[in-house]
Formats: sequence, C-alpha cells, structure tokens
Amino acid sequence: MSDPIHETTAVDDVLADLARWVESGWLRALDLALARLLVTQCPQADAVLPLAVALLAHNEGRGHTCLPLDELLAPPSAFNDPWLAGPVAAQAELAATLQRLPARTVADWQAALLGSGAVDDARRAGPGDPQAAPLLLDGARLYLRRHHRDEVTVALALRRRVTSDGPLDTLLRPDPAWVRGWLDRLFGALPADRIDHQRIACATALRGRLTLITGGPGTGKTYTVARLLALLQADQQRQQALAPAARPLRIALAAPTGKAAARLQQSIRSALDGLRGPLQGQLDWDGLVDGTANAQTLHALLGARPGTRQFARHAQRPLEVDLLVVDEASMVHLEMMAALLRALPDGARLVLLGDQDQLASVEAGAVLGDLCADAVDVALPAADAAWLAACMGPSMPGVAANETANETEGERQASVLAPQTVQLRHSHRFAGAIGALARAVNAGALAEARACLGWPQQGARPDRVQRSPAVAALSGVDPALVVQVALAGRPADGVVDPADSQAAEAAEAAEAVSAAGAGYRQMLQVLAGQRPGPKTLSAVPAEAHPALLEAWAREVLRAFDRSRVLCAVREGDWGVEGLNRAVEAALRRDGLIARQGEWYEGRPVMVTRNDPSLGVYNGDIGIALRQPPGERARGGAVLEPAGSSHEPEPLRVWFLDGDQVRSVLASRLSAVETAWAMTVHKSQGSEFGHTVLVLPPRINPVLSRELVYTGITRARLAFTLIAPDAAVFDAALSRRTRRASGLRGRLLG
Ligand SMILES: Nc1ncnc2c1ncn2[C@@H]1O[C@H](COP(=O)(O)OP(=O)(O)OP(=O)(O)O)[C@@H](O)[C@H]1O
Repeated sequence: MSDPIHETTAVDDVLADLARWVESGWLRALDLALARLLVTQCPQADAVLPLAVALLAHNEGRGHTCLPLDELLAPPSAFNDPWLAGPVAAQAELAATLQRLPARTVADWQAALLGSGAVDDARRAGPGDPQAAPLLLDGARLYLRRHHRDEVTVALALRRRVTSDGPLDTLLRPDPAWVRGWLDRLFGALPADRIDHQRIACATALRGRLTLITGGPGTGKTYTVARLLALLQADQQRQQALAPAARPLRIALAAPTGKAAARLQQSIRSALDGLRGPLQGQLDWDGLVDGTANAQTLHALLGARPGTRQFARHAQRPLEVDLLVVDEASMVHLEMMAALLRALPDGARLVLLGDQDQLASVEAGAVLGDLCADAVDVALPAADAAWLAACMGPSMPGVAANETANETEGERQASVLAPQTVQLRHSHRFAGAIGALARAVNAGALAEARACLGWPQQGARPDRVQRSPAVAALSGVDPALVVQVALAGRPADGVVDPADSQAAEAAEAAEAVSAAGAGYRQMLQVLAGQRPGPKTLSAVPAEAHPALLEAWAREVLRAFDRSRVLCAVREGDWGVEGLNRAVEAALRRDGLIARQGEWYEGRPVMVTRNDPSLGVYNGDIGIALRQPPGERARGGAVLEPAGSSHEPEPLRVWFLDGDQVRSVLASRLSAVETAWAMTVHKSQGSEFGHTVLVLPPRINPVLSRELVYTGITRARLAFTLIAPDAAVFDAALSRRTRRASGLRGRLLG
C-alpha cells in the first residue's frame, strides 16, 4: 500500500472493471460515477475505495441500507447469496477483482477505507461535523451517512419506547380484570382453552407505547385495531373519570399510500359500525368516530415538502397525537420510519400493522422485517407474561404469549421489541385454494405449491392446465402457459364481509374465472353503459349532475378493481411495458378504447410522483373519463354549462378514496404511467377480485418468494398464474429476499 504507482494502477484497474460491469448492465452508471467522484476527491485512497463505493451504491439502489464487508469477503459460496445481486457471471468477475486486491480480510478493508479520507468511523463521528466524510464505517458495515443516521434514529427511538419509563407508565394502569371485561365485550367471551392473539395484541398495546401487529392478509389486523381503538377510548374515559384534566384521545391513522390509507379508513369505519350497536351507551362513539374519520398518507401526516427530504413535522414540531396507527408498515422505508419516529411525541402510542412476509419497501430498508425478525416465538419477560396472563384469564395458562415459544432467554438473543410484537396466524379470508397456495409459497414448500397449481412434480411442464383464452388473447400469451388456481371460495368458518353477499360473490367469481381480460372489458362496458347521458342529465336539476357523475366514476373505478394484471418485472414482453401495450392493442382491436396519442378515455393510470398541490400521491390509481357532452367539470364534480363550445370535453382522471371520488384534469398530471398492468411492488396495499400474476420467461434477480406471495395475496376471489417456464416459478420460491441492514442487530436485547 506504500507504493503510489502501484496504488494508482490498482485504482485504475478497479475503475476499469466497474466500467465493464456498467456496460454489461449489472452496475448502474451512477454507481460508477460515485466511485469516480470519491477517487478524485481522495487521490491517495486504496483501490478498495472505488470498489466498496460502487458496491454500496449498487446495493443502495436495490434496497439495502449498507454493505456488509464480512459477507462480501466471505468465501464465494457465501456471497452467492442474492443480496449481492447480479448475474452469476458478474459474481465470478467480482470474485476475480477481489482476488486481485492486496486487501483480503475485513480488517484490511476497514483500515483501507478509514485511511482513504472518504470514510469516517461511526463510533467516533459526531453528528453535525462539518468535515464529515460522505461514508461511515460501523464495524464491518459500510453506510451512506444518511442511512446510518436513520438506522440509528429508528433503533434508538424504538428502544426508548419499549425500555424506558415514559409518560404512559405514570398514568394509572387499568386493572387486568377491567381489561378482561372489555376484551370480552369487544371480542366475545373466549373458550377457556383458546389463546387468542387478537386479544393479546390489544392487551399488549394497552400496556406499552409500541405495538407491532403482524399477520398475513385476512388475519384480522384491522379487525383487531378497531377493537383496540375502542379499548383505548374506554381506557381514556376511565382515566378522565379519575382525573378530569385528562384530555380526549387524539388518534391518527396513516398508511404509506393513498390507496392503503383509504382501505384502512374504510375497514376501521365498518368494524366500528359493527361494534356500535352492542356497545351503545358504554363509549363516547362520536369522539371515536370523529377521531378515526380521516386516514392519511404518511407524507401528508408528516407534511412532506415538495422537492425536499424535509417534513413540516419533526422533533421540534411533533405531531399532536396520543395514538398513531400505521397500516401496511412493510411498505415503510427506513428514511420514512426515521422521520415518523422523530415527529412522534414520546408519550404517544404507536401501533404498526403489516405483513412481514410481503415484499419490503421499494426504497432502502426492510424495516418491518427487521423489527419482527427475532420478535416472534420467544419467551416473554416475566412482567409482560404476568400482565397478559392476568388480562387473558384462564385461557392463557402460564406465560407463553407466543404459544410456540420454544426457546428460553439465553439460548437466543431476542429483539427488545419481542414483548411488544404479536403475530396473528389465522386467516379469516383465505381458507380456499388461494390461501393454501399463499401459505405454501410463503413457506417455500415447492411440492405443495406445485400441487396447488396442478403441477405434479418439479421440472415437469404443467400437465393439468386450465386454459384461459381471455387472458391469452388479451396479453398475447400462449394459452398453454396460463394456469388458474381455483377460486378462493367462501372461508370455512363462514366469515364474510357484509358487502360480499353470496350472490354477488358467485357472480363475481364466475366473472373472475373468465380472466382479467373479461374484467377490463367489463370495466369499459360500465364506462360506456352507465355514463349519464343528456337525457338522464336533462331529467334532473343541474345541482344533481355532480352526484350522477360521481356515481358513474365510482362504478367505473370499482369495476376496474375487480381484476388486475401484475408483473414481476417492468421491461420486456412479459413486463409492465409489454403487457400494457398488448392490453391496449387488444382493447383497441375490439373497439373498446379509442386511443389517439397518450391519453384516451378509459386509460387507467398510476401516479408516479407525489404532488400535494393536486392531492395525488405516488401509487394512486385513477381512470381518465370524459364528461358527458355539454357539461364541463372544474375542481372535481362542479359542473358548468359548456356554452356554445363544440370542443371535446377535457379528460379528467378520477380517483377513488374509500367511497369518495375526486378528479384532476388529465393535462395537469405529468408523472403518470398506464396501469392495465402494474408491478407486484406497486400493487402492495391493494387487492383485486381476480389477480393475474405474470412471471418472466427467464430467472431474474427481482424474483423471490416474497414477490410471488405478495402477488398471490392480492387476489380476493380468483388467481391466475402465467408462468412461461415452471422452472422460473421454482427458482422464485427458492429465493428469500434479504436486505443488508444493521437495524436488526441494533435491536437485540
Ligand atoms: N376474530 C374474528 N372474528 C370474526 N371475524 C373476524 C375476526 N377477525 C377478523 N375477522 C374478519 O375477517 C376479515 C379480515 O379481517 P381484516 O380485514 O381485519 O384482516 P387484515 O389482516 O386487516 O387483512 P388485510 O391484510 O388484507 O388488510 C374481515 O371480514 C373481518 O371482519
């Protein structure tokens, strides 16, 4: 390392390798640019620096928050792990580059990086140091400075919530018998031999300032939270009776996307409606209903400032809430979680809901997975266990809150969040074939998953294919490649949303099996057939026109949600781009859409960038509709006569939030893409009557068990898999997504 000529050559060699990897497409130009920049700024740096920087940036782009040097430098078999990404050939090249460098061990790399001038030691670095280097080394993990800061913020804030005495602990705790009485009222009396994790979640939340409720789709997370809200409201009223100065409970509901927030609000509202009758007179319902009337996106809750990473709410100007419920927490990335925790007052309760087995957030971090990773199936500390046992009554013998607890403390170091984490295990929605497939996929049980799909053995081409010409015609896919999984069917225990009456379900199911193509055709038929025409409009006063228009838009949007094509990848014929083109072509051929240019009536679009001034957020889905002739809408559904103008009415894009619709002029939406097909990533937080999952013909780094599981669990009634090669499905199931992060380690007790 002392020979400057050798060093320069080694750096150049590494840069040349990186440039080649950019050409071959597995490294981004951006990764190389960052490596070059730091080499220019630190001319004395060892050749380790550009390689580490490029790999760190590459990892960051794939959702990892750090570069773990120990894993990078482990023998090749270990770094074959998909987290280091890239095709096999790239991994071989990387191995060759690593071999060429004189630095071999983690200690060599640490010394080289810390001596480069571009990397600070996290254990010595001060937070606001103006001389700070752009990168931080924390033990064997290399970070971009901001990821390190966010990770430390999240870990410290969560630790504080579960370990220190906060304002909640000074409040008068309810008596366990009082809690038990309320749980019986909210959930019904419990058979003596049953452990009910939904009740455990409520008792856990009552005691602490942080509760994590995880579980697959339909396991009753929202059902539980509605009851938790009622329980906390009852507790607040109890406290107000004892200490009249105590103020009413201030509740906030939030989710990462507008769609998920609307779903949360709707589910909570209908669950509370169901409780109101039995509990009339025992709770301040108006207070509770008012407090839960408005679920927001996290961006809106925190006051996102367009074009910056700043929020209006932060530690110095915290949120004014006593209880914050965040749904779809698996989609919350590290930076957002850090911002949320900074803005949340110490005394407030935080309840995170999500499915830890789903895909992690698009941006860096796998926060929910990290928080829950060690938190399930561990024995509880005695005090927590005693509290739960007292609240649950005889149904909870001894101490095991997580009844499969099979390790004692000391055998495994568990997360400090373990006592505050509850996993719901019983799906109330998925009892049929879709549920069986989702469970098999989540467990990586290939034989079982293949059996659900009608593929008898590994390596064999499906021999029991149910052909679906509608999907095939729509997407230009060979019908032999389409496999449909049976309908979800009615849940075995008969639990069905009131809205899903049996007749509607049967009709919808029959429609669903005829595949997404039929679903889109049906949506376009609703669009054309239910449009309020001049005759309908002239028969009612002008003030009633907006409501008619809104009802039409609502029906079109609901019809669109009955089916959806989801893709694993974006590019190619089997990706979002190709399938969007194929669907458009098929619908145009059938005369169902009249595409002229980019915009056409019936075009479904997804917003790709937040625009608070228009009230649209990344992930929102809307449909372009034209007002009936002679009417013109401005600012939603406020109509004005079009006068004598014969210009076509402008297209407006309509969005559905729960039951509410709103619209924006299509010409004002600059960041949107067509959404006949969308990625599984973007579908998180939504569900569709019939989901068609399309896998690419070749194995791709994005394929994983979590991706397939997330795709399947978007289906409510029917699921169709289009897999050109069964081996791709097998490969996806064999790969678990792993995200490099230090968060899990920072939360160990
Ligand atoms: N203990 C229970 N008793 C009766 N019905 C229940 C129970 N728990 C949940 N359900 C019902 O099961 C269905 C699914 O519940 P819920 O929507 O709360 O699940 P979820 O986990 O929030 O689902 P998702 O992840 O899809 O949002 C709802 O119809 C709900 O009313």
